[in-house]
Amino acid sequence: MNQHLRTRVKVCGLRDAQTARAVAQAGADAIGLVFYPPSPRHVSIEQATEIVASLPAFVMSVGLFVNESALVVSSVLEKVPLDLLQFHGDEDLAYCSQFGRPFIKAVRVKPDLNLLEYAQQFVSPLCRGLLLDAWVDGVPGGTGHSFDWNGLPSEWPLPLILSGGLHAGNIAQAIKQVRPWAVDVSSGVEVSKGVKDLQRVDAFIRAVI
Ligand SMILES: O=C(O)c1ccccc1N[C@@H]1O[C@H](COP(=O)(O)O)[C@@H](O)[C@H]1O
Repeated sequence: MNQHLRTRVKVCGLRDAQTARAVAQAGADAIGLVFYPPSPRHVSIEQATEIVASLPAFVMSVGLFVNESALVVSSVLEKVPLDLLQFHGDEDLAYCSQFGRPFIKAVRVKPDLNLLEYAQQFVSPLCRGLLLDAWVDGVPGGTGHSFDWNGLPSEWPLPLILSGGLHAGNIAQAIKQVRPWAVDVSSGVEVSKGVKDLQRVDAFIRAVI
């Protein structure tokens, strides 16, 4: 059960400092930087460094990786002062923990997957949350697709982060139903893939309860 006053919000897929700052000013608790080259939201180390440097205090920067080589993750970490890592592929606990940094683990929801068993294997000092996203064949995330929120467990062994096809029109219902610790949005606050719309960001954050 979600007992805090307000659900935390992460807005993912920021690509420039000005938009990132505006998203922070709109009330986001965290912004996501996509280090997954096939994504239209992918950022270079230079872009990421500039974005992170533009953030006000108490707004977290989250670096998103998908089945990336440890060497690449380490080289990003050497240059970009990220607060949290988000592993959005098939990474296991040993892989995620090797960087010695706090992380969240994403899992794409499928009917045959036991989500509680999946969550349990990540319970460890560095894992700070489990993120649920929609399963879409061949695409690891950022699809704008949601999944069926019915029948999800009401108690989780890790702080729960809900994502997948969220937008201003469905976020209040999603929070009522799932009671997550935080929500994560990308497509639902964009005009086109990788281009954020500040009015949609504002509407989304205002709709979060
Ligand atoms: O944003 C991306 O391009 C992306 C690429 C690969 C893996 C994850 C990605 N984003 C994450 O996907 C979910 C859902 O996003 P959406 O709101 O449905 O577009 C979210 O956690 C993003 O952080």
